[in-house]
Amino acid sequence: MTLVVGVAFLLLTYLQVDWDRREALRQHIDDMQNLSTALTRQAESTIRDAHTVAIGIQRKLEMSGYGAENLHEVLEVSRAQLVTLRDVEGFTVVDAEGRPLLTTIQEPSAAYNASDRDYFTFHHVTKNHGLLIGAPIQSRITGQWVIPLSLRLNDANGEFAGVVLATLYIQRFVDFYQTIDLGSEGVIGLVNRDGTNLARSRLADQGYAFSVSRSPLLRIVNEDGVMRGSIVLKAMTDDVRRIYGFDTSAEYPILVTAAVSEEQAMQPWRNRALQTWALTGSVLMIFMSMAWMMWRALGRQGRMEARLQAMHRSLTSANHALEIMAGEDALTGLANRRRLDEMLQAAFSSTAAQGQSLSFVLLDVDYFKRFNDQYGHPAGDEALKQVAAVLKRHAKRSADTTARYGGEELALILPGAERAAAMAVAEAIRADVEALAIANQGSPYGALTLSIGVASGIPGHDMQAPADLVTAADIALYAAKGAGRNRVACDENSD
Ligand SMILES: Nc1nc2c(ncn2[C@@H]2O[C@H](COP(=O)(O)OP(=O)(O)OP(=O)(O)O)[C@@H](O)[C@H]2O)c(=O)[nH]1
Repeated sequence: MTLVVGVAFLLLTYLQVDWDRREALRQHIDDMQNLSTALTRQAESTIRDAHTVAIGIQRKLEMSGYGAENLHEVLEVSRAQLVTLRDVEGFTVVDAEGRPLLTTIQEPSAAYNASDRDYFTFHHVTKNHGLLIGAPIQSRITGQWVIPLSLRLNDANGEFAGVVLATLYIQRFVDFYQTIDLGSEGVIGLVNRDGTNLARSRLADQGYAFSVSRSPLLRIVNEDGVMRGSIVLKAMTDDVRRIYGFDTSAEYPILVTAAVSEEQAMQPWRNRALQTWALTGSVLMIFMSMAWMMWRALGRQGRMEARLQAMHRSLTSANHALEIMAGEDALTGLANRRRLDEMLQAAFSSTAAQGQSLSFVLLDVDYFKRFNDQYGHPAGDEALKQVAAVLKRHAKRSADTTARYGGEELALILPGAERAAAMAVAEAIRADVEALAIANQGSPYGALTLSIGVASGIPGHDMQAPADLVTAADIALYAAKGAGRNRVACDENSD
């Protein structure tokens, strides 16, 4: 039982701790997903602002040509728009050879050439007119790390005429991401869907330019088409296991991931779990030690009871042995059955020798069971003692013996008494007991009464053994009972 309670308690604690862990994890997942959604919208908005201006430049140049006046006009308009675009480093236009046509940043050196840049090569070979978000580069004009956003420029024949380039400060993203507290191992990343890292709140060992294209996170985005979600995994960049939330842009091929270290995020839960287990452990220990103490106490009590019972048994048998040795019945003080048999044998022999009559009187309390049932056994004992006292009073001669024959049956040996005398004694005893008026509701007489059987005869003549006399008295007693109780019957008229 104790074990079952203990195991149930442990199981409940485990379920509670596990539920708490899942709740804590779910909360972190929700937080990371919401954060990544907000940051994706922010990145989208920054890119859109720069994209809008770059499209304006592209259209204007393609429509109005690459003349000096037009270039000047485009430069002025771009500069004016740049004032409100705080995250944009600037706008630059290069020709089909990669030489600068205009830039809002500052006058580039004469050697400036962008023809070796990836975005330049891309637009050169690809007719795609859309926006290209390139891998981070270090600006050749300012030395700043930037994200290049580029558009192809066509000439009037649709041939490659150069590139419009908008550059975004990576540091601005980094600064913004670092204002969000995700713990010392937390990380926010702006990533191109091809795996190119664009901006990260923590600088990875590989610097700015690295790819996470093999990340399981990108796999579920690009292969399974999950646009927003969460994942718990070990980062490829620093081997830290994190809870990631991510959201992709519907407008641009980018996504933002927000992540907290699982170890740090789950620390409060771990502390709670530790406390819960400690509490459970203490309660269990108290419970177990109480159960053990109770078990010991019960064992002690059980052993004590067994010892008492054994003592009681040996005392009872010792008393019984003493009683037999004393030849006296402990309750009534009359001779016991053993002594009765001896005395009867002795009386039988002596009266036989003298040719005298021997009478045996057997007395039985009427409805004694009902008496016990109604008044209780101790009252029954008391009543038996009173009946025995009456019996003793009527054993007037020294040879007369009074005895307890067994249970509620008493006996009287009257050596030398003939039937009539014995009957008279028996009747006197019956009358005296009735006169005691010991109430017995269970009897039709309303009082405790006796039925008495008397047997008489000359031993060796009328009977051969004491047992014959006892049997005759018993039969007479049976007749008295049958005749209605509270009466005396003798062996002569009993059959
Ligand atoms: N209190 C007490 N009762 C005893 C003692 N010895 C025997 N008895 C009870 O005496 C009753 C005898 O019941 P029965 O043999 O049915 O006889 P009865 O109820 O007297 O009915 P009849 O003899 O037919 O009138 C039993 O309930 C015994 O328990 C004793 O020493 N003390």
